[in-house]
Amino acid sequence: MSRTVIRGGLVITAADETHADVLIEDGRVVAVAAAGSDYAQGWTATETIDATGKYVIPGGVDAHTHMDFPFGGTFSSDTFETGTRAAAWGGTTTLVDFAVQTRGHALREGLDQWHAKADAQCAIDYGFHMILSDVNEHTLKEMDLLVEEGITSFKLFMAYPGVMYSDDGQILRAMQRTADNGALTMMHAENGIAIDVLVEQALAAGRSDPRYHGEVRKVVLEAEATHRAIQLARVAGAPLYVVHVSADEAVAELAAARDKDLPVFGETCPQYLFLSTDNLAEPDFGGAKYVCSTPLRPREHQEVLWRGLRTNDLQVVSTDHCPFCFVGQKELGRGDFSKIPNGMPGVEHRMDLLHQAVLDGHISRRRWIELAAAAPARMFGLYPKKGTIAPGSDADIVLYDPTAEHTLSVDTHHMNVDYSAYEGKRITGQVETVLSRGETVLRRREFTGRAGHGQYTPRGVCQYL
Ligand SMILES: NC(=O)NCCC(=O)O
Ligand SMILES: [Zn+2]
Ligand SMILES: [Zn+2]
Repeated sequence: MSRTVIRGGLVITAADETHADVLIEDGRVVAVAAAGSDYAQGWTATETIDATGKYVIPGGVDAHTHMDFPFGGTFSSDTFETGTRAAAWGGTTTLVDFAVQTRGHALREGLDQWHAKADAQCAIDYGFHMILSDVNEHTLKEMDLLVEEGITSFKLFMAYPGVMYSDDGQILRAMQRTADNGALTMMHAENGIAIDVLVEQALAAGRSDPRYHGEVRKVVLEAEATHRAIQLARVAGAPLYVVHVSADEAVAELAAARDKDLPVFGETCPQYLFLSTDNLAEPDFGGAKYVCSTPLRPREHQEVLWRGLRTNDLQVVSTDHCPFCFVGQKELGRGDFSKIPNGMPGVEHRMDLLHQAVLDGHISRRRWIELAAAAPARMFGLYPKKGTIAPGSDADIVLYDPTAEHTLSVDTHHMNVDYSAYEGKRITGQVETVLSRGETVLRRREFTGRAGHGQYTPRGVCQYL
């Protein structure tokens, strides 16, 4: 039997902050007790980790990643091996990635492909959502089977006509199915039909630079789609989780729905909190690095997103990690912004950026842990196995140094992508040591993990319902 004790740190969960010692046996937390108490002093262990001066926090749960994801004729540049390793470096110990149904093919086929991509490759634990690209009678039946296998959330797209887009009828049918099988609908809420008209008009007028990606994907088209998704979910009697919320008016739609006690939830991502249309306007095609959908918005939206995170109108911060190298991938859209693969890297930086937000006064320390670990675990049926430090939980634990200073850069990150979206950003606070089910995968900033340690983790249903 392996026994590890973490002594002397400040244990922070979404509910509590206490100076406590943590006892781990065979990969699970078995006890948390006041630091230095007689009880904790009596613990014997094969390994003792000194956490004096450190935060002891649950490993992050990133509920929105795209490893090896097909988009615009290419694939996102992190594999499950490189992406989960980078996640571990950044203090994330669980991720939920999106398996993709290809049009004309079964969900099962897409899910099998994703298992094959991830199997024996991951440094940390992982689960899957399923992207529905083709809602039909067969797909709807398959959804029930997937729920039984722990795929309890399905993403639908109101954007990307002809690729992953679903029309309102398909969306309603899929939502009705989730009302019966207990799954959660995740929505990419943008009016893709209207956006495609604006794309065509922009290109015809010679507006081809990356910044036009942001201009055609208008705030009102995100807000309209968010509103429509909420109404369709009401008709279906189903819960709804809106992914990558970027716009103030979309937050207002979510807030209005929640004020009516509707089971509607929202996620935002660090790129919308820290970056803006200024980045999309960077010269020499540099804006392409920041092309993602929903798009980056003018700076004023950031304060509304932060407020939403404080008031719980937004519940989760995920990364939507979907990296494409600048050279050879983002460059596919030189001369036509609509051909720039959509997505940005970030899986490594979420915990740090949110800790910086604590220091900058946007959120509290406990809210940091809630947004990055506890809430995504609850939202996607993983709590309390993941997302907290409590007896019975997996020992997915991060020792975080709140005073270490560092600079985010392509030269030091571990993601497989040739630029950093946060190049030069100074951060106070850094992940020092990471345990995944009790195994040390990062020890004092040296990677000690291995591909294949991470296990597929079937999920239960949303725990907010
Ligand atoms: N977000 C993004 O631009 N790319 C990934 C696919 C998606 O989440 O819509
Ligand atoms: Zn999306
Ligand atoms: Zn995404």
